[in-house]
Amino acid sequence: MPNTVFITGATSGFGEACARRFARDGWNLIITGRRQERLDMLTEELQQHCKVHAIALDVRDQKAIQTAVKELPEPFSDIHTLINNAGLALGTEPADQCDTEQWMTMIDTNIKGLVMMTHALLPALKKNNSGSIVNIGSVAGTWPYPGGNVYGGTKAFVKQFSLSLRCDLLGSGVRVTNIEPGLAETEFSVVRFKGDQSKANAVYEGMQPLTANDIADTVFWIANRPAHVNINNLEIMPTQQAWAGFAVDRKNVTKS
Ligand SMILES: NC(=O)C1=CN([C@@H]2O[C@H](COP(=O)(O)OP(=O)(O)OC[C@H]3O[C@@H](n4cnc5c(N)ncnc54)[C@H](OP(=O)(O)O)[C@@H]3O)[C@@H](O)[C@H]2O)C=CC1
Ligand SMILES: O=CCS(=O)(=O)O
Repeated sequence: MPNTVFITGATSGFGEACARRFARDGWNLIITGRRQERLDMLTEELQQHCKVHAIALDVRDQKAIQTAVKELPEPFSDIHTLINNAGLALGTEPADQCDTEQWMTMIDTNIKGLVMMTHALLPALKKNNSGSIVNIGSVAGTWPYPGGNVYGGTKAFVKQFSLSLRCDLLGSGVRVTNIEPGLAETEFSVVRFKGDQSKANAVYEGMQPLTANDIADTVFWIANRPAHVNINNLEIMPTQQAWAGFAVDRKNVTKS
């Protein structure tokens, strides 16, 4: 009997690539996202390889999460792996110039959506004493940068939530991993810069970023570790990405 994976944000980028990767190995897929037409296309493509259950789902809608989980048809109710992938960054303005509505959207999606999805699926994941949860964090959750403010804060939450979740699930056989990708070329930057493709392209100019498949292969590897192995945290960056060192203000004399 094939395992079943529940993927949030499967209509683009990492989530879409994960759906393809797990389908290749014959897993049953539960694919979710807000864009029904994308779910339809992916279902059409992958149902030749595996069973696919697509749900148009906004992770900010807590009632929709409950309904989606409650109404999972057989064999999709027996879930082995949850990939909490749905998420976004909006803008890179300094905090005092940010649109707080965008802050709320990031918090509602990256934090509240992830925790409510996790809570809804924990009973299913615990049933087999061998489930696994892979949370998609970010290097932004560890390493600060100008304009990272709330986005980085949401991913720092994902990291700490993942670690404490491990403590809660000790003895249940359910494993938890937080992965922290660096620059990866998906729709992420187009979303961040509100459709400005040239600004998005500039993020990856002159370097080789990670691809969605790099992350999907990593997630697949994590989900297929033996039951006695837990990958707690995994940071993965392009070889051409590193840290810039400390910024120092040498213009303004601080009055002590
Ligand atoms: N690309 C990168 O450089 C990095 C990305 N990440 C993280 O990886 C994850 C995936 O991003 P990535 O694949 O790059 O970006 P994409 O923008 O390509 O994909 C984001 C996915 O999230 C879904 N999503 C967004 N908001 C919601 C919502 N409210 N409800 C349900 N689904 C939602 C989108 O689906 P839809 O719009 O159809 O709802 C889409 O499928 C995110 O959590 C992101 O923060 C982490 C580190 C680096
Ligand atoms: O999470 C995405 C990577 S970055 O834009 O924060 O560096």
